[in-house]
Amino acid sequence: MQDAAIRLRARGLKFQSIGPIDLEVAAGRCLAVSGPSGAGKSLTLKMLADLVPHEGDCFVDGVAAGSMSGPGWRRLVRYVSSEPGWWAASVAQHFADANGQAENMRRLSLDASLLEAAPERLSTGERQRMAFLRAIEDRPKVLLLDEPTSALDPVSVHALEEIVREMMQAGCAVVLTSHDPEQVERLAHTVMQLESRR
Ligand SMILES: Nc1ncnc2c1ncn2[C@@H]1O[C@H](COP(=O)(O)OP(=O)(O)OP(=O)(O)O)[C@@H](O)[C@H]1O
Repeated sequence: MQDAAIRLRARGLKFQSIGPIDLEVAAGRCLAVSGPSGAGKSLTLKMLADLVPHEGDCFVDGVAAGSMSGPGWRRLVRYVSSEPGWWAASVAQHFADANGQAENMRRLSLDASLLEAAPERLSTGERQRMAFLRAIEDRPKVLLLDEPTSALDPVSVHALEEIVREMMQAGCAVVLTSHDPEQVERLAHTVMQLESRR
């Protein structure tokens, strides 16, 4: 692999007893982080997004996380939690362009009326899909997907995976955690195995 194709690079990531972790993900590729419950999969993604204090360095297209603000980094490297947080009164207020979500909402079987609803009124699966759309709205260079379909039915799982594939075709690098080995098989080009910490 040519160095130039590497979109995300991490060196020596370490949080308490997790790590050190080195990884590289090329543009358009997906790395799955696998391992038993508690092995540190979510924490690995949170280190990459600079959401927890950690040792080590991360780079996007060769530019270090340390050279920009945390929010600036997270605009490029977007963490999508399986339990997303919401802060505004309506779902629509979490988007820069709520009307622009119509097509993807249709693809994910989401009724347009959900935009005007309060986030807490949505089902768990509706919130998960809306949080995914929120994360991809401004086209991050790296998507960190933490159990992205844990609350979804098979039709929505496949629709969301299709959008992830399109993001990759457009050059996005993806890091995925999933307890579904078939999803890892479908989406990931490489797998990094974390060992049990017990
Ligand atoms: N902010 C934190 N500070 C200290 N320890 C933490 C923190 N977040 C998680 N942990 C601990 O680190 C370990 C790994 O947590 P993590 O959420 O990364 O696991 P995981 O591999 O994603 O597990 P699961 O598959 O159950 O989601 C767990 O033992 C957890 O309790």
